[in-house]
Order: sequence, then structure tokens, then C-alpha cells
Amino acid sequence: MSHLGVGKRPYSDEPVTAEVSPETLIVSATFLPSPESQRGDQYLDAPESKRHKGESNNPATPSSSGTDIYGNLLDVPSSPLSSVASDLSDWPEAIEEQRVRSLVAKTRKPLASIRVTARQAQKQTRLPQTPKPTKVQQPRKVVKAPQNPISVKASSTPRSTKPPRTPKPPKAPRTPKSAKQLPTPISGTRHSGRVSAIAASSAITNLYARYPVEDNHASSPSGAPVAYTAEANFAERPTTPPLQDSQVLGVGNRRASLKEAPMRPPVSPITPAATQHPTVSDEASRSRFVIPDFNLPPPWGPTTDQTPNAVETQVDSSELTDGSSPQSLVHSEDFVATEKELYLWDIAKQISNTRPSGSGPKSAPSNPPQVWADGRQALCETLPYYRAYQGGGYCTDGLARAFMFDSNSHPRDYMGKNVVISRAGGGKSKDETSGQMVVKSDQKETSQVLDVLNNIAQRNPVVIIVGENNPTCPSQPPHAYCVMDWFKPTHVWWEKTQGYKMIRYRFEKLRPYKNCWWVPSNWPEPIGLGDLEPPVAKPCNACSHESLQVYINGWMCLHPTCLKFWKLADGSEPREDGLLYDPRFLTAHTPWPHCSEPSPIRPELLTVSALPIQGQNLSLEAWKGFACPKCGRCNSREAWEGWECAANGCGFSYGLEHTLVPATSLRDPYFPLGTGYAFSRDLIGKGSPVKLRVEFAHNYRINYFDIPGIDGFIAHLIANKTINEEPNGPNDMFEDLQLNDIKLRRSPLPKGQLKGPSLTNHFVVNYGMPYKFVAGPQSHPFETATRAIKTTRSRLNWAGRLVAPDMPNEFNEVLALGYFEEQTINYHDDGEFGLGPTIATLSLGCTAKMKIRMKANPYHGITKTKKTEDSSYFATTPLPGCQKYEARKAIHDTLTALKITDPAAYKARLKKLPKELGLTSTGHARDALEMKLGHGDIVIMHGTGIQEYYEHRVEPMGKLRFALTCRYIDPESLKPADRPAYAVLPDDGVYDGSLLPQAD
Ligand SMILES: O=C(O)CCC(=O)C(=O)O
Repeated sequence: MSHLGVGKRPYSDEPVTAEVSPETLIVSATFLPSPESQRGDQYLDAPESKRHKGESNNPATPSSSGTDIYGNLLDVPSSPLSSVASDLSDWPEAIEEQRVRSLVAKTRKPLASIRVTARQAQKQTRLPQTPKPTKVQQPRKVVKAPQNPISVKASSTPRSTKPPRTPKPPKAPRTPKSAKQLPTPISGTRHSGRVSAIAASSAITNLYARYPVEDNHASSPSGAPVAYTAEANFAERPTTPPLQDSQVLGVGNRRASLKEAPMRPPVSPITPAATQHPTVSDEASRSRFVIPDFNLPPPWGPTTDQTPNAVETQVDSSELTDGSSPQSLVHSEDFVATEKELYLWDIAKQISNTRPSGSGPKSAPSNPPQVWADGRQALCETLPYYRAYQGGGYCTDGLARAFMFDSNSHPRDYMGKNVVISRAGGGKSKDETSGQMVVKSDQKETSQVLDVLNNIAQRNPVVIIVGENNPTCPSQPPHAYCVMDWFKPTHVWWEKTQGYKMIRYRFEKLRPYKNCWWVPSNWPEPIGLGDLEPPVAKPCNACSHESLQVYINGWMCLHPTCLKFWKLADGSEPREDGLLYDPRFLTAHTPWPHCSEPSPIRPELLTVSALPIQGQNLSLEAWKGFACPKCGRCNSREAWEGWECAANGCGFSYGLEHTLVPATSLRDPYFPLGTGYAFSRDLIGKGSPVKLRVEFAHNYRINYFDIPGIDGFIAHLIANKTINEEPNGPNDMFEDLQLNDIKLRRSPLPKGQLKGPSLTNHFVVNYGMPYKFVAGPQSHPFETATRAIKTTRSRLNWAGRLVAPDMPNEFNEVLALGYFEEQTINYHDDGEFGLGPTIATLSLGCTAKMKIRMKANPYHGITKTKKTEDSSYFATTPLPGCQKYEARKAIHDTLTALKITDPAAYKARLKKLPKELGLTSTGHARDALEMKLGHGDIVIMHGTGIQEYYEHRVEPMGKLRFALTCRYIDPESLKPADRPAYAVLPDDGVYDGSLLPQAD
């Protein structure tokens, strides 16, 4: 026999320098490295397996040349960051990037300079210029906004009202064949392998997304492009050379070296992030939309058929794909849209159409999730990155680890293949009538927001988990909680909803081309990540802070204290139900210096050293859950013996070898036990009414704790060496319990607030009379019990009679509890009907703290109710140590009399008393007593009053402990169905502690 699997497997930086302004909010991941490091970035985004040969990962190697897997000669300096490049062999579509890199390689020039050259070249070749006075460089659809902008569609505008097409300027030399239509914004072209206009477009925009357009104000003296993301600092552009990639922690000009690393990035209104934006030219800033010129030839120069040329495209811009028109969604009297704007609107609408309608069943996901859970406890016990039992976000030590998005979402939340947008957590309160969580005030910049900003600054990704009730998930998650993937937090910004300010987050999948189980197989992807030009960034003319354009409806200042905050160009606030994400913002690719996952989303199974190391299988992580390698289910560890997957039909289980913890290893070097009476370490709390009596008998030091007002006592029998070493005594029992399977399991708890099943913290099993109370465990007959269980009953019967000779019944039940490292039993009482009045526990293994405190109702003097107004005075005899003891004592007799003479007046008085006496219901009573239970010690609680007014908690202080508690359970108190099918015979044990040699 081996218990716990003995010999077999029983189952097959530094503080902040940047200020965080309370009224502003941040910007996103602005990683704007020097051209060299940008190459590194692009490099790192590509599959490791496809990186060119000859590249060195040695940070000291400034550059290397070689060929890519296609044989293209590369001469790209490797970034120092390339050493953190991850294996993206699961990234099948890196071909596009590879092509771009090979083109770059052919030029043998840094990309930034290539682009500049290309722009200059284009300026020179764009001849002749369209005559200035016409002011119209592109054909524009003029759509007069009707009185009711929603009722009239753009299609109502007769074609004849189109302004005459401006004559096309002659093509620049080597301009590619023009596309006859604007590319259909469906990203299928990436998959088809056909080189289409959109594919070419994506090549350009991918580059734009990865390499910021240089402009005068965005260049450091060294010439390296610098991104401005902290809007508040837009005016104070940096004059110092940019830091090395590895030093960049902050954003904008508040970047700091590691030495002065801001743990909190600067707070600024919007997050133009690493999604680099082109210069806002004078002309562009005058227009309603800032549309970067993405007709520029690609940086490597025009190629035969790959450059999009929107100017020459023909598109029926009067209607978007769903029949609506942009002006129906823009508060504008004279909306004028270019074809490109319409193109963007069209994509925006298509993206919007991919969102679940909210009516009817959702599609199934394309694949099963890799990790999932049926309940919150299993999820939180299994995933090291998500231990949040309440709320959606899990943050520790100032950093965000994971977010879970379930039913509590905002209508503008978005979940796509690569991007997730959500409202920041918190800031909602319960509506008394509907019981729903509603927005009632401006959101606050909570610590969670700051933690997300820390993640952005430190390039720490987060995991996103989706709940089955999430309305924005494109498919129906198949389980209560499903892990999506690692995401980069990219932007944090302010918006407004229902008149209140709120904070929003944008996340981007860390590895964009990894399989996304959550999109249905037929899910249309209107545009790929990074396939459009970067989002528009504009400074506000009122506050001068720069904000990105988040919605296609128009640019708005997102600085929360600005007068123009959340206002469109015409000064009106947008209609919330008409807001559509600007696809340039939504699908922007945010470069990071790495795309490697800090740990697998499906945690690996716990393994321990093959060496017989005591306690390695009893650690905190050893009783956490496991994600089944067969089916992905997160399971709490339920059995003492090992882990079992509870998914239907899965059947996977495993366990760890147990190395016996010998009783000799329990010796405490500071409190060694001898054959004399042991040293006591019990403490009575400050101000506690508890009184101590001490006796010494049969090798036990016996501390009796009396509680005034309570009929009964607590006795702590502290064992010495003689007791622990006696044959079949505590030492032998401790080893016996490790060597035999006593069927310990964590017990199911009654349905609480957590979704899914919940289990007790500790492992438990019952022998003898069934224990059918809260978290009632399995019960077994004594005859099947190991010797330690049987002898416990006999030992505790002897001890019970010793301290409470009036004990009416001998014990007929043993409840065994097993504790691994950091398992505890929280405050509870043992006062269930039919139990007691004497309860005795033998403690085996590591020392534990046992804490005793007065229960909430007798302590506060107020009944516990859901609503404060329903509560009233708790009219039992006040006990010393309770709140307002003297005042309560003074009114007690009159109150008792009133109950008999005038019950109605008594009831009314009870309602008034809490206020009258100044009672509060917050907080808990202090611990009245703390006992240190050593190996072999016995605690006996005698008298029903103790259980009625006091509660206890036990915190073991080591890696392995058993508590064997004996009670008398009146069989008549059990429902017939709960009575045992076996006989519970009288104790045949003959333990007599008085037979031991006397203490020295
Ligand atoms: O672990 C212990 O010593 C306490 C056990 C206990 O409180 C109980 O069984 O009710």
C-alpha cells in the first residue's frame, strides 16, 4: 500500500520618473526605435525558422548578412533584440513579410532612408502637378446631408451631380498598371496567393505600420524616427538622441533609461502608440479626415502590378456594402467623402457586420480552445496568469497578467481575430431595481489602468480569456471560460458613454498569424492586421494634445479635461449607436521588439525531481489545478492522491511520487520537545475577555481558556516527546496516514457566487457516523479505516473524558482533514444541529495557528441582512468583548421585558437600536485567542455556547498536516436517507494516557 503515491504513481527595476497626471490618460506602446532596431523589429515579427541564415543572435553582433529561405540576399543588421525572437514556425503567412524583407535587402539601404528616397522621387516624378486653383486632387463624392441624416442615403445622390472628374495627371514613369477598382477589402488575397492590389497595398501599409514615416518633427537629431505617443508632451519634442531599444521603457519624450525607468508610463490623453502615423500636413489638417497619402509608390519603387492607385479607381461610392452611407452616421451638414474615405467606411461597415448581432445563436468556433474551464475556481487554480476570483482583470505587483471578458461588456467592446477592445474594469455600480451593473459616474483611473500602462511600457503581454456569455465574441465559446491567447496591450484612452467618461483598452494578438479558435470557420475578415495605413493622429486645436482617430465618424479630442473632449468637428458629441471603428485604428499593427509568449497558455503538468525530496509534492503548486493535456480542461486538484480530468469521457489522470515526511523531520529547532511539559506558545488577544487556567497531567500541559458569559471552555492539550513517541502514538499515526490512502478529497461546496463547482480548500474524509453538513464529505465505516483513524477515536475519547468528565456521549465519528502547503480552513463553527457538545481534534504534522474570534452578529449587535435598511438589533445577551458592550448590557433587561409585554414595540425598538447605540456592521471582531497547535497536540471545545458565539480558523504553517476531529453525531438528527448503511459500533479502543511514564 502506498499513500500519496509512495514508490508508485497511483494514477496512470527602478521607480517612476514620469508623472502620472490624474486627469489625463495614457498612450500606448510607443516603441520607436532607430532604423536599425526597426529592422530588428520586423525581423523579430518573422518566424525564427524563416530568418535568414547567417544571422547572429549575439547582441554584440551589429550586423550580419546572409540569405533568406528564398535565397534572397539580405544585408540587414540584426537587432540586439533579435535574441528574444521567438519560434514562429506556426506562422504560415509570413511570406508577405519575407517578400518585403527581400525587397528591402535588394536595396541594401535602411528602410527609413528608402522611404524618404521614394517620397522624394515621387515628388519629382509626379508631373505635371494638378493645377492648384482646382483644389481637387481626387474625385470626391459630394453628399449633401439631409435634414434627417439617417433617412437619406448617399445612393439618393444622382450620379449626374458628381463633380466632373479631374483630369488624371499623367502617370509617373514606371507607375504600375492601375487597378480598375478599389481593392475589395477582404483579406482573402493573402491566402489566395494571387498578387492583387490589396496584397500590394498591404505590403505598403505593413511597412508603414512597422516603420514610421519620417517627418521633421518626428526625427531625433540622430535622424532616428521618434514616435510621439504621450499627447501631453506633444509640444515638448525630444531633442536628445533616442535611447537604445533595450532601454526604452516609457513613451514619447518621457522615455527613460532603465536607471530612471518609469514603472508608470506618463499619462496622456490618447495613445497614438506604436501605430506610427504620417505627418499631418497643412492640407490634411484642413480637411475633415486626415488621410495619409497612401498612393505613394512603395518604398522600394514601383513594381509591375502591385501598387494600388486609388486615384484611378472607379468605385460606386454612393453606397456602402450594407446600403448605408457615411453621412448617415456623421453629424455633418456637408459631408464630403473621397473615394478613399468611402473605402474606409466600407471596411468599417464590413468589420461592424462581422460583429455578433445579438439575436439568434452564434456560430461555432473554428477550433476547440486549447485551454478552458467549466468554473471559476478550476480556472483560477489552474492558470498561473489568472487568479482573479472576482472581477475581470487580474493584476499583481503593478502589472496586468490577464483579462477575462464575459457578460459584463460595453456595447462598443470589440473582439476580432487579432484585436480586442474593451472598457477598463470597475467604475460600475449595482442598479437597485434591475440588479444590473450600470455606469453612474465618470470612471476613475484605477490601479488596473496604471498596471496596463506598465505592461505597455515594459512590453508585457496579457492573456485574454472569454466567457461563454460574452456578447462580442464572434463565435459561441464552447465552455464557461475559454482562454484566447496572449495579447499586447497597445492603447489606453478616454471616451464617453451615456454622458460619463470611461477608459478603454485595445489589445492586439501577440502572434497575429496563430490560429484563432474563436472565429468561426466562415468568418469574413474584411481587412488584415496592418493592411491599412496607420491611424490618423491629430493635435487638438483647443488643448493641443494629440489624439488618434478611433472612430471613422470623425476625429475627436480624447483628452478628458479638454473642452473639445469627445466632440466631432462640428462641436457635437457623436451618436453612440452610430460609432464605427476606424479600420486604420482597429487593424493597426503595433510593433513590439518581441512576440514571444512568456509562458504557454496551457500550463505544463507539474513535475518533481526524481530525487526523493521531502515535501516537493506537497507544495502550493502541487494542489493547484492542471490543464488536461488531452482535452484542455482546467481541473482543480480534487483527490489527495493526484489529478483527474473531469471532462466527459477524457479520463486523464496523473500523480506525483511522495517521499515520506518522517515524524522526526517535524522537530522545531527553536522549540524542541523533551520529556517534561512542553513550552506553551498560546496568546490571548489584546482586550480579549478570554481567561486562562493551566493544568499539567499525563505529560500534557493543558491550557484551559474560559470565555466569560459562555458555558464551556476550550482546552489545548500540548503534547511532549513521551506522548509523540509512544507506540502507535502521534509519530506513528503521522507516517501511517502518509502510507495509506484514507480517501481524502476536496469536498464540493454548496453553490455560491462563483460560476461552476467549488471545492473546499483542504482535503477531507469522514469515518463512522456520516457528517452531513456543509461540504459533507464521503463517509466510510471505521472497519475500513487505517489504524491511525481508529486509534484517534480511542485517544480522543480518553482526552475528552479527562478535560470534560461530564461529556455525555463517546465520539462516534472521525473527520480527517489533510492540508498541503498554504491550505487553510477559514472561520467556521462546529455548531450544527445534532453535534456535540464536545469536539476534539488531534493535530499531526506541521504546527498550525488556530484562531478564535466572536462571530459577526453577536459582536456587532446587528443582524446580517442583504440590505442595511432591513437589519435590526441582534438581541442576545451581550458578551464581554462585543461592540458597545456596556451600553448593550444596560438596555438588555428592559428589552427582554419589552419582548414579553409588547412584542410590536419590541420589534420597532430593535429596528431603531443600531442607530441609537451607534453600532456599525463593518469589519470583524479581533481574534480573542491564538493557539499554536504542535504535532500531537489536542484541542477540545466543550459546550454549545462556544460554537454559537465564537468561530475558529486554522492555518497550518508547513507543508503537511492532518487534523483528526472527533464528534458525537446524534443519529436521530440525520435524515433517514443520510443515515449510514453500515453499523457504527462503540469504540473498542483501550487508550489510556495515564499509563505513560510521568513527565520529568
Ligand atoms: O485543522 C484543524 O485543526 C481544525 C479542524 C476543524 O476546524 C474542523 O474539523 O472543523
